[in-house]
This record gives sequence, C-alpha cells and structure tokens, in this order.
Amino acid sequence: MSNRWIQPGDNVDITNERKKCTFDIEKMSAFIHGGEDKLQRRREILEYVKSNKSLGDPQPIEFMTRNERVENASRKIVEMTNNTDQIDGSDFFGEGMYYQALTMGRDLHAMSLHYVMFIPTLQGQTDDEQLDHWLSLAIARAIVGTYAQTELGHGTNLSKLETTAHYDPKTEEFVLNSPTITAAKWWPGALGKSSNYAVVVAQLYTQGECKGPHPFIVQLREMDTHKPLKGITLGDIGPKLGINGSDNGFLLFDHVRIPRRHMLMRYSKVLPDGTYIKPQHSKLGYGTMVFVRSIMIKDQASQLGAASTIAIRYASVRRQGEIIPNSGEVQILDYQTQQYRLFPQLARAFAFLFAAYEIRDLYMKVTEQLTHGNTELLPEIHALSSGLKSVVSWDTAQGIEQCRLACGGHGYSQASAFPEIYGYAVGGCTYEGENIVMLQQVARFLMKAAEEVKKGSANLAEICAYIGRKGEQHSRFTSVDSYRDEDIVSDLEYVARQQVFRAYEKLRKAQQQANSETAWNSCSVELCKTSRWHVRLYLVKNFLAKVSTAPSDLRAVLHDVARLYAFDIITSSSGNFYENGYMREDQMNEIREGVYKCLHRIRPNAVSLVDSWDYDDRELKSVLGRRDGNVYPALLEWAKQSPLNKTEVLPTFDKYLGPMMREAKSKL
Ligand SMILES: CCCCCCCCCCCCCCCCCC(=O)SCCNC(=O)CCNC(=O)[C@H](O)C(C)(C)COP(=O)(O)OP(=O)(O)OC[C@H]1O[C@@H](n2cnc3c(N)ncnc32)[C@H](O)[C@@H]1OP(=O)(O)O
Ligand SMILES: Cc1cc2nc3c(=O)[nH]c(=O)nc-3n(C[C@H](O)[C@H](O)[C@H](O)COP(=O)(O)OP(=O)(O)OC[C@H]3O[C@@H](n4cnc5c(N)ncnc54)[C@H](O)[C@@H]3O)c2cc1C
Repeated sequence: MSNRWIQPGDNVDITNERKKCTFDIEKMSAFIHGGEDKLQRRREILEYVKSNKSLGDPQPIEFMTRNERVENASRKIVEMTNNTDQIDGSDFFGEGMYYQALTMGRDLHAMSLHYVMFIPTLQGQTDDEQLDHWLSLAIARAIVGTYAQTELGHGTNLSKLETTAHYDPKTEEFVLNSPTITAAKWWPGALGKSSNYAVVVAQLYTQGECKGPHPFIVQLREMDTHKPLKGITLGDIGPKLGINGSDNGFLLFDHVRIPRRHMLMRYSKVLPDGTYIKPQHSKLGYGTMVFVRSIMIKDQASQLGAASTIAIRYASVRRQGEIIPNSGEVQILDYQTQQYRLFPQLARAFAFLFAAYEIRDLYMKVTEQLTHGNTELLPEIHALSSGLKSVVSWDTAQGIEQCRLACGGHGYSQASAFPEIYGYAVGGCTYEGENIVMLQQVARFLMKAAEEVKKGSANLAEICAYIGRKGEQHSRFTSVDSYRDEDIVSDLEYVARQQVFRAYEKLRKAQQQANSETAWNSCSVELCKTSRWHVRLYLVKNFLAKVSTAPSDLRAVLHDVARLYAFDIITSSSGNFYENGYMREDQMNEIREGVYKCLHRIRPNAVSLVDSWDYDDRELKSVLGRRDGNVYPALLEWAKQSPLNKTEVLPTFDKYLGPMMREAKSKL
C-alpha cells in the first residue's frame, strides 16, 4: 500500500512505523473527515494556505511579544478573510474551521468572535429587516463585532447581569448603562482594541418592569478614528493563560442611547410605545451559546487529536532505556506505560470527533425546526451540547497534559506546542458556561426524565430512553473476547441508570427537608456525576455505532480504539460496576486484560492512526510532532531563533552578572 506520509530523508524509526501499517490510511482519513471529497477539499485548502506567504508567521509566535502577536494575528485574519473564496463559506464546521486553524493556529484574533458569535447572533436573533441591514455589513467586514455578555461580577448567572437597557418611549431609544463596577463587561474576545460593534446582553427595562437579559447591537467606536464613542469606556484585560493574540476586553456604558431597533427582535420585541412582546420560549435568546457549545466539540477533539499526534510520533522516534538488557535502547512507544498513557487520549479524540458530527447534525435540525416556530428539540440540544461541552473539554485538557508529560522534558518546551494547545483548549472548560454549571443543566433534564419514569411514562427522548429500561441485573459476558458491543453499552447503561436514580432519590429526600434550591445544592455532586455518566454512555454508544458504519477493512483497527475508549472508562470507575454485585471481579479483570490487549493491537498502527487525522506540520506547529520525525536538528534550529540568541552576549550581562563575577574574582 502506498503511504503519502513516507518521504525520503525521514527519520528511520518513524518510517518503519509507517511501513507496519495494516490499513489504508487515505481511506481512514476520508472516514475521519466525512468522505473523500472532504479530504480532497482539505488538501486544496492546505495547498492554498501554504502558497500564500502572507498567511504565514514571520517567526514562531512563541518568540513574539504580545503586541507583535496581536499585530501578526490581525494581519493574517485580514488576509485570510480577503480570500474566503478559497473555501465554501456555507461549511463553517468543515472548511471554515480548517482554513482558520491552518492560518491562525491556536491564537484567537481580532475577528474570532465576529465569526463565532457576532454573525451567528445576527443570524439567529434578528428579525428580517434587521438581518438585511446588519448581516451584509458584518459579512462584508464593514463592521467588526463581538459578543459582550459576561461581566466582572457575573458570567454564569445571567439573570443577575447588571448592565441595563432602559426603554425611553419619548425618543424611542434604549439607554445603556453600567450602574456599578461589577457591571463592566469583562472577557469578550476582541473587544479591547479591535471591534467597533458588539452584541451587548443587558437587562431590558420597559414600562417600569425588568424583562431579563436581552441582546442589543451597539456601536462602540467611531467608524473613521476607531476612538470609543461618547459614554463608552473600553480596553484590553491583559495577558491570559492562552489566546494572547486576542484582545479580550472590558466595557462600561455611561447612559449611552441607541435606537429602539437596535434591540435584536426576532423573538422578543419592544413596540414603540414600550409594550413588551415575549418570546415563544424563554431561552431562545441563548441560541448563540448553543451554537458555540456545538462547534466547540469538534474544536476540542481537534486539539486532543493534535496533542496525541505529537506525542505518539515523538514516542516513535525517541529512544531511551532498554527493555531487554544489552539489546539496545527502545522506542519509548514500546513501553506499555507509555501506550497506556497515550492511546486512550487518541481514543478519546476519536470519540469526541464522532460526537461532534452528531451534534452538528442535531443543531442543523433544531435550527430548521426553529424557522417553523417549533421549539420541541430545544431542551434536548441544550442538554446534549452542555453535557458534551463539559465532559469533552475536561477530558481534552487532561489528555493534552498527559501527552505533554509523556514527552518528558521536551514536552515542557514551547517547541512541543503543548503549552499553546493546552492554554487554548482549557479555556473551553470555562467559556460558554463553566463546566460544573453546565453539567447541572444536564442533570435538570435527567431528573425530569427520571420523574417521568417514576410516573410510569414511556415517553422519553431517545437520548435518555435507557433511564426507562429495566435492563439486566448482572453483566453477562465471561471473557473479554466474547464481550460484545451491545454488552458494553448495556453495562454502561446500568451504571448510568443507577446513578440517575441514586441522585433522583437523594434529591427527593432532600426536597422533603428543604426548599428545592437548597436540596439541589446538597445533591449537586451526585447530580454532576449523573450527567457525566449520561454523556460518557452517549460517547461510547455513538463511537461504537460509528465504527459499525466504517468501510469493512477499517473496522478492526477502529474497533480496537473504540473498545479501548470504553474499557478505559469502565476500569477507571470499577467501583460503580461492582455495585449490587452487577459485575464480578473476574469480569473486571477480563476488561483490564482487554485494555492491555487493545494497547498491544493498536501499537503497530499507532503512528498511522494519528497520520490518518491528516494534520499537516503547518497545523500542528510542533517541533516534536513533525511529520518527518527529524526532531533533534529541528529543536536546535528552533532554539536558535530565540530572541535571546540574537547577540552572543546580552547587554544585561554587563549590567549584572559580569560585574558580580569580576568583583568576586578580584576579591579572591
Ligand atoms: C474565522 C473563523 C473562526 C472559526 C473558529 C472555530 C473554532 C471555534 C472554537 C471556539 C472558540 C470560542 C471562542 C470563545 C467564545 C467564548 C464566548 C463566551 O463565553 S460568551 C458567554 C457564555 N456564557 C455562558 O455560557 C453563560 C452560562 N450560563 C448560562 O447559560 C445560564 O445562566 C444558565 C443556563 C446556567 C442558567 O440560565 P437561567 O436563565 O438563569 O436559567 P434558569 O435557571 O432560570 O432556567 C433554566 C432553564 O432554562 C433552560 N435553558 C437554559 N439555557 C438554555 C438554552 N440555551 N436552550 C434551551 N433551554 C435552556 C434549562 O434547560 C432550564 O430548563 P428547565 O429545567 O427549567 O425546564
Ligand atoms: C478564554 C475566555 C474567553 C471568553 N470569551 C467571552 C466572550 O467572548 N464573551 C463573553 O461574554 N464572555 C466570555 N468569556 C466569559 C465566560 O463565558 C465566563 O467566564 C463563563 O461563562 C464562566 O462565568 P464566570 O467567569 O462568572 O465564572 P463563575 O460563575 O464565577 O465560576 C466560578 C466558580 O463558581 C462555580 N459556580 C458558579 N455558579 C454556580 C452554580 N450555580 N452552582 C455551582 N457552582 C457554581 C463554578 O462552577 C466555578 O467553579 C470568556 C471566558 C474565557 C475564559
């Protein structure tokens, strides 16, 4: 089988790995990316990005100052969006995200919020007339916008946002105001220096009543000078753990007037006389958050896939220590502990990517239904996107860190790309809803389902149908080789169901002794566990189902990866499976053996599996993970670019260390 990943001059060890591959990598790449046509488009986009020198970085961004990073990112995003004819603009999830990843890397920039939240909010929250006016301006890039919701004092609890929008029927205007310091908008991406417009979420007051948080479109800066408009104070919030090419910002309003029609009125409206028309569903205004939570799953999967690629490729070229004395140093990938550390991360990346496709499809279905005024699927997508977002971003962050540690000292260097990947991805645990908070949103959905089951209703959404099933009292398999996919699912369903009812009963008891909010708080750890099991079950089920749709010659290797994902979950929570004697110790031991078998079977294909994700060096931006495996000379080259090496002797030497040593020597 030909292998496009092998080229002359490559490291011998990585080449040998590639020669061992037992499946067709191109076919696997096509399966991973949704078909041969999609793969072909990726290659064309890559070719274009490589050919356009202006889309590149003049030096590794790790060596740039923050100001240089912001400037470099702004330059590239303008060039990138000058050339959007290179991609199919309607395929944001596929071509859009890939084009941006290749060009912008893991550094958000002046227009990330414009594309990820500002435009989607205009599309989702404006009425037809508003859409006509604003969308064309935003798409043409005549205005650049962000999404300003979070405040210094509140991000999670939206009902307590403090920015106010008082309607004045005399002038048919809203007056935006930040009555306190804690009302300052804080965090919005690209707000500090780049955006001149924002969707601002503020408490709407009309006819003397507060109607809760609503979105408004607000001009922040003068069009020509880019100076803040009167009554507006804004700026950058300073450096962060990651995404330092983005100017996340703060914003305060001092009685700023905007026209009535700057309230986004697709769902809620304020009439000229101040009459308020409420939306069909109270949370329709939260739609953009659902959109971002949905696309985040793919983004997170890509970050974990990249981390796994870097660590697995590096482990194939790094030789250290001997397994059999005097028989030569081995590739560190041969250590079982290394495989145990890395392969589950790759398995997770697959599970998350396949879930991302499902959530994309569900999101499109919900959007379609909403255009006909049907809100039926809203609770389901809210629960699924919130749950996936929480579990996936957490596991991704932990997984990236494992990959970094598995690369030893070189993993600590920014040359590895791990600090960038981690800094970027871990933000996902917080933005778009802090994970623990979002898990509790899922739990509300699950507790309602449990209540339905208790009431004897069989009318549960497919995603939580397992809660109503009776299920087996004991796990049935005898050996791991006879452990079928349906047994795995049924065992996970048992544990998830047990947890649902454990939390439900605890909550019911607590509610008899306290008000419902206090009762909820006293059960919230169990409720979060419930949500996690629900999501893990979904991920495993979806992964196994997806594998069964793979071309037959790819199924065996993918099945090993999917089983590793499931076995890893089961063995790391064995206690849950022993409860009520559901699983026996010998069965758990079989699954443990199953983990080792999967590691052993994946080992020869490990490098080819990560190659199948089709990351180009341009996207990975990692010296350790480079395709050719020639890590050591590349590390030396990378280090030479450090600004500290521009001169042989630093001026500070003559200021501090030099005089110190000279003085010390003169005294000897
Ligand atoms: C150039 C191309 C670029 C390409 C890039 C590609 C890469 C992309 C990667 C991503 C980059 C991202 C950049 C960063 C962006 C970050 C932006 C932000 O953080 S922005 C800031 C993000 N900020 C946050 O995420 C804030 C998080 N906080 C919240 O969302 C809310 O406050 C809350 C949900 C916690 C409670 O809300 P509250 O109003 O107090 O609610 P109550 O307690 O009164 O009632 C709960 C009831 O409501 C229901 N329900 C709730 N939501 C929804 C929904 N969406 N729908 C439906 N239902 C919903 C819920 O089920 C429950 O129902 P029930 O049980 O009663 O029947
Ligand atoms: C990188 C990044 C980019 C961002 N971009 C934007 C943006 O573009 N626009 C924007 O508007 N915002 C943005 N944000 C803000 C982000 O959406 C909020 O930080 C997030 O929603 C969490 O809110 P918080 O900061 O108020 O956290 P808090 O709610 O204060 O969380 C602190 C702790 O309190 C806990 N907690 C809070 N409430 C509860 C509860 N009810 N039950 C149990 N525990 C609770 C949390 O679990 C957490 O452990 C961004 C944030 C980051 C980190």
